[in-house]
Order: sequence, then structure tokens, then C-alpha cells
Amino acid sequence: MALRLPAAMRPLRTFGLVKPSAQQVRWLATPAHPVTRDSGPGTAMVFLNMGGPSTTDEVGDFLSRLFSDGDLIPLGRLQGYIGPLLSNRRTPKIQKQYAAIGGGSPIRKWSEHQCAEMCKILDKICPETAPHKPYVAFRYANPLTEDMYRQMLADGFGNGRGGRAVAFTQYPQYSCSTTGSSLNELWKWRQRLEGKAGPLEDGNDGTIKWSVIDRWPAHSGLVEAFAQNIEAKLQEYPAEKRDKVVLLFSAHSLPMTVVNRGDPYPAEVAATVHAVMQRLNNVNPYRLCWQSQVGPQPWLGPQTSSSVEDYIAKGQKDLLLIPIAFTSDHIETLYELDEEVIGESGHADTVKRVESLNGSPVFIQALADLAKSHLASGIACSTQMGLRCPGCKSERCAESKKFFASQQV
Ligand SMILES: C=CC1=C(C)c2cc3[nH]c(cc4nc(cc5[nH]c(cc1n2)c(C)c5CCC(=O)O)C(CCC(=O)O)=C4C)c(C)c3C=C
Ligand code: FES
Ligand SMILES: [Fe+2]
Repeated sequence: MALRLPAAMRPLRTFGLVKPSAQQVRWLATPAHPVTRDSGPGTAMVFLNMGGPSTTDEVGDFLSRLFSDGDLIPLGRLQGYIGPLLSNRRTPKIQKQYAAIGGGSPIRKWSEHQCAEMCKILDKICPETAPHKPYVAFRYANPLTEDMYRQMLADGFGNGRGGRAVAFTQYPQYSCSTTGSSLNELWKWRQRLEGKAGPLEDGNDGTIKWSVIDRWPAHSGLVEAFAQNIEAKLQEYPAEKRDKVVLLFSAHSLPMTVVNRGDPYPAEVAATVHAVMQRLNNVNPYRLCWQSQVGPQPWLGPQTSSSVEDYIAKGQKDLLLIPIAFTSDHIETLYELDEEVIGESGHADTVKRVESLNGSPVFIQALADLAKSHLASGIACSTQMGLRCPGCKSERCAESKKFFASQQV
């Protein structure tokens, strides 16, 4: 006699004549294709960053968006007037710099690669939230936050169907002018594009559930990836000089108005430097300096370029520059450090730069580990994200922080 399986375990006929029961569907789906709570679209992993022009023709639009961002360059009521003037004036000079580094910023290429590779790892190590779908949302260049949001909706997130998304900042250290600006932009498009479509069965409101990885300055995988790149570059110095090479960590500077407002970035950059030095057993002497100051107002120092000149003048010519606040190459590494600081130092044989993290497999694994712990944590964002700067007067900050901190994931 043939063994008769219980109804829920009977194989499905797939000829379209028999409608499977909900129980059969669950039974079939579970082992082979782990699904999310409501068999929805999976988990969107959204990399946030500033972006850069991929071609010299995009420089004008990139700078124009950058100078109209009141979270980065607050010009008050004159923003719409002065912003375009400043960006137009700056465009030819910056176009030449992008031309000199190969015709554009590699940030899009690296961001898309890092995000896609991280999602492949997550699908394996985090099946409960699979499939993980990679998205990149730039603040000033394509793909813009608005385009990414529309794409997510077209891919089946939100629009009454819910779904989970993680906004993963690619600035390891939080500044209100960088990650803060990207989150304010994300919140703006969320308000504009996502209507409330009425409650789903499980009581959620049908909009995307957002959570945020808002900072990760001392994550062990990030520290390991930086340390390995530093060790590799130190090998290029003669063995007898290696331990005396001065490590010059270099981060994008901030205007002193932003520092004095209470921005968390300087302290978080210092935390990364400290953790990397600990991992390297504090063998080499080091300093943290700051680059890419723009315009006449006071910026946080010491400047990277003058620090290199001053050390050389003091007789210290073995200097290793380490970009510590960005995870891929960009104009500030390829042009400002390589062409200007090193190129003009007169000592390009002893003043060197550590490779950016770019496609480092150690770094991509770190991104996946970080995302896995976040997905499992049930936390909407860090405790730090809920606190505004003591000097913050921005309603945008207040509203977007309230929104992200109140998400139930
Ligand atoms: C952690 C990194 C960065 C911080 C902090 C940051 C703050 C900041 N930047 C400006 C003004 C400009 N930045 C520009 C380019 C640029 N900035 C960063 C990173 C940080 N900026 C990067 C990686 C890049 C280059 C992008 C690429 O090539 O892919 C520019 C445009 C270039 C130029 O005109 O020199 C401006 C302007 C301010 C005012 C600021 C803090 C408030
Ligand atoms: S400026 Fe820092 S929270 Fe608004
Ligand atoms: Fe910048």
C-alpha cells in the first residue's frame, strides 16, 4: 500500500490546476528558500555616501548639489543664490582635478562593488533576512537618494507591502555634515514618496521599516582592514627604518563652526586611529591631521599638507599617509594626497600613501559582519543618533532623528 503523506507534506502539483494551501506553501518554501516574515521582497541594504562625479561633465551638477546642501554648507536664506555662484566658480578647477585622476571619481564603482559583494556574503551567513538586495544612495551624484528610493518601491518594497531596509552609512565616523545630511535626505524622500497604504495583516503600516547603521569607527573588521593595508605599505621601507616611519593619519577636515557645534566626527576619527594603533601594537610614532579645507573660514588642523612639509623640514622624511575617514579612493586621495602632497613634497620615494580599502576582501567581510550583527540586534539606530549636537538649531535634524529612532524593527 502506498504511504499517504499528511496533507501539508504532500508534494505540490505545479500544473496550475491545484491551488496549494498556505501551509503547503510555507512547508515548501522554508528549507530551500528562507523567506522574510511576510515572504516580502527581502532586505534592502542601502549604502549611503556623498558620491562623486563619474565623468568630468557631471562635476557641475555634483558641485551645485553640494553647495545647495544646507547641512554641509549652511548659507541660510542666501543658499539658493550663493550656492550656484560658488559651484559655478569652482567647477573648472575641480573638473581639471577629476580629469587628472582618470576622468571621474571611482566612488560609484567601489560602492556598487562593496555593496553587492557584502549582500552575497549576507545571503549565506544571514539566511533569516535573505535575499539581501544592494542599493547605493548618493547625496550629490548618481544614483541619487530619490532615484534609489523610487527603485526600491518599484522592486516591491513599501507601497503597502512593507519590507525592511537598512541605511548603512559608508562614513565610518559620524558627522552631521555627512551621514547626518544623507539621513536627512533619505527622510525627506521617505516623506515625499511613501504614502500610508493601510495596515497589513500583522499590524504594520505597509511602509518600509528603516533601521540605520549610523557609525562604526572602531569596528574590529574595519580596524583589521586598515591595519593590514598599513602593514603592507610599511614593507616598502627598508627593514632598519620601518619602525621609525611616522604614520600620518589624514581625515577630511571640518569647519571650526561645525566642530564647536559639538559634531561627533573629530572624536570618532580619533577613536579609529587609536584602535588601529592598538592593533599595530603602537610600534610607530603617529599623528592625526586634517585635509581638504575649502574657503576662507577656520578649519580643524593641523593641515595634512603643511604637516608633511613641517616634518620634512625637521628632517623626518619617512612619512606614511593613511586616509582614515573614507573607505574608497576619491579626489582627495588620488589628487590631493598623491599629486599635490606627495608629488610636491620632493620626497616621493619616502613619503607614501596606504591603499584605500576599495575592494579589500577583509573590509567587505567586515561590512557583512557588521550588517549581520545589526540585522540580528533589533535596534533601529545607535543611542548616539538620538542625541542632537548641543549647538544644533536644525529642525531637519530634529525630525529625521525622531523618525529613525522611533522605527520598530
Ligand atoms: C568624511 C569625509 C568628509 C567630510 C567630513 C566632509 C566634510 C565637508 N566637505 C566640504 C566641502 C567639500 N567636499 C568636497 C568633496 C569631498 N568631500 C569628501 C569627504 C568629506 N567631506 C570627499 C570624499 C570628497 C570628494 C568626492 C569624490 O571625489 O569622490 C567638495 C568638492 C570638491 C572641491 O570643491 O574641493 C567640497 C566643496 C565641507 C564644507 C565639509 C564640512 C562641512
Ligand atoms: S547639527 Fe548635529 S544634530 Fe543637528
Ligand atoms: Fe568634503
